Parts: sequence; C-alpha cells; structure tokens
Amino acid sequence: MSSSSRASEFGADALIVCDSLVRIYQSGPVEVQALQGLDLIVESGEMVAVVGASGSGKSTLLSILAGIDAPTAGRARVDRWNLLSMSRADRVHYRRHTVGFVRQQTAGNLVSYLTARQMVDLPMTAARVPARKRHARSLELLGALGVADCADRKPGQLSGGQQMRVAIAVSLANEPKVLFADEPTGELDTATSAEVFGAMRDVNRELGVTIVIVTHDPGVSGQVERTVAIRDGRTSSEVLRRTATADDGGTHVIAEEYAVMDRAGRVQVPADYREALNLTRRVRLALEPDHVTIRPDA
Ligand SMILES: Nc1ncnc2c1ncn2[C@@H]1O[C@H](COP(=O)(O)OP(=O)(O)OP(=O)(O)O)[C@@H](O)[C@H]1O
Repeated sequence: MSSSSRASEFGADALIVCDSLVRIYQSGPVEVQALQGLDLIVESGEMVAVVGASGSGKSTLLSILAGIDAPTAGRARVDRWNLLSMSRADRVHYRRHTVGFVRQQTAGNLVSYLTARQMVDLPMTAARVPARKRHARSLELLGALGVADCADRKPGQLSGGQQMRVAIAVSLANEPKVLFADEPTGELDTATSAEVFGAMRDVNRELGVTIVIVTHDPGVSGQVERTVAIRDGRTSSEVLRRTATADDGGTHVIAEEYAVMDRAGRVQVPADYREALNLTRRVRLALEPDHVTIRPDA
C-alpha cells in the first residue's frame, strides 16, 4: 500500500480501528447479527468507556478486539495486527504481548493457590522474561494499582476490589499496549467500583496503557474523557468530557453528547426528536453555511 493511500485510510494513525465491523452468530437455523457494521476509533493513550443496553454487542466487540473471537466481515486493526487475517500463532502472540484482558468474574481471572506476586509473574515466565525483571515488574504493577500490600496474599485473602486490581496487574504483566476490561466492576459496590476505575485511570496516565472498558456502571462517566454508546451493533453516540477553567480560576467539567456519523454519512436521529417533529420516512435536508437542517416532509 502506498504511503498516501495509507494516510487517507480511515483511522490510519489510531491504535484501534473498527470499520464496518460485522459479527454474525449462527445458533441453529437462526442468525444473530451481534455487530452490524460498527465503526470505532481509539487513539493511543485514551481511556474510553463503551456503554449500551444488554445485547447491544459490547461483549462481542471486546472479545473480537481481545483476539478471543473473530469477526465475520469488515475491518478491525489493533496496533499492527489485522484481526481478520491472523494465524493461530499470530493470535497467541497478540494475546500475550499486545493486549491485556480482564472480565467481570474476578475469580476467573485469578489462580486460587498463587499469591498476587506469583500471578503477575506467570505471564512473564511464559514470555521468558528474566527473573530479575519479572520481580521488579510485579512490584511496580501491584504498586501502580495500589495493592502492593497484597503481594503475598492469595485470592481468597483479598476483597473483590483488590482481586480486580490484582487481575488488572496480571493482565498488564507483559506490557500490552491496550487493556480491555469487560464489566470490571459488575460485582462491586459503588465505592469499590470507584476505586477500581481510579486505579485504571492511574495505570492509563502513569504507564500510558490505552484502556477500553465495557460497562453498565454509571460511575465510569466521571473517570473517562470519552464514552461511546452502542445500539443494535453500531456506535450511536459519544459523550466527550473536558475540564474547563472559569474566570475565577475554578474548574468544572463540561460533557457534550455527539451523534456518530458512519463512513457512508448515516446519522441516527434519536426517537424523541423524530416523534417531536413527526419525522418519518422522508425528510428535507438542507446545507446551511455552518450546519445542516433536517425538516419534516411538509
Ligand atoms: N456465542 C453466541 N451465539 C449466539 N448468539 C450470541 C453469542 N454471543 C452473543 N450473542 C448474541 O449477540 C448479541 C450481542 O451480544 P453481546 O453479549 O455482545 O451483548 P452485550 O451488549 O455485551 O450484552 P450484555 O450487556 O448483556 O453483556 C445478543 O443478541 C446475543 O444474544
């Protein structure tokens, strides 16, 4: 591919690109379209939340990005890996070195008879990292996640929040570029969830790990700059948060919601807008100097 066509490619500079991503599950005679042409771009260094109703396709998206499931069609790239054409060996390498993954059931992330330090050590041993480096990295990660004091404890001696923070440390052992977390706080109370999100925020800032979190937890919105909503297997809207400084020097957070336009120019008009103006099948579009209007068919 020439450099000019690469530069003009959708999301060419991003760490994660999903372009018209489709995942169809065949269950008996029935086809389920879990992802129906989903577009998503995540830049290196971002911490992004993915939200959406149950069944909207969030876990499917994360499984594909984590290299656990394969898409049916479309394009998905993470770092230099094309997720539609990876060999089995590529997939092992990808899951060991490029991505970290944690899921809701904390017990499933941990090994009951190992200490936190031994668990963080394990993926590095598999990757043949020398012992001295393994030791330093384990302590660094447990410290970054605020569970250094748990290094010599086994999962049964840890609270739910500590278990999740240790699981995150384990997933980061081999210095992945991106951490995918599927409902990491699903089993935790509000205060503990906030601690876990805070620890992820620290890891994102201090270690530069890009993080994508799938969650139902409303508390996540205070911890991320970008929340992407998925509806029916497609990205439907995004909320961007930024901190603004007022004249008196005080700071406050501004959250703005955007509709997402796909690459063919399609935008979903929310149901309440359609109902309020009785927008049905045909609408009138007009280009104004700095905006576009949509009017009912008079
Ligand atoms: N292995 C599978 N076989 C068949 N259908 C599946 C499979 N996995 C997911 N689906 C279907 O795909 C759709 C999307 O599921 P997915 O789990 O990605 O949604 P979700 O947004 O993560 O939901 P939740 O918030 O409840 O976890 C659903 O209709 C689901 O029933």
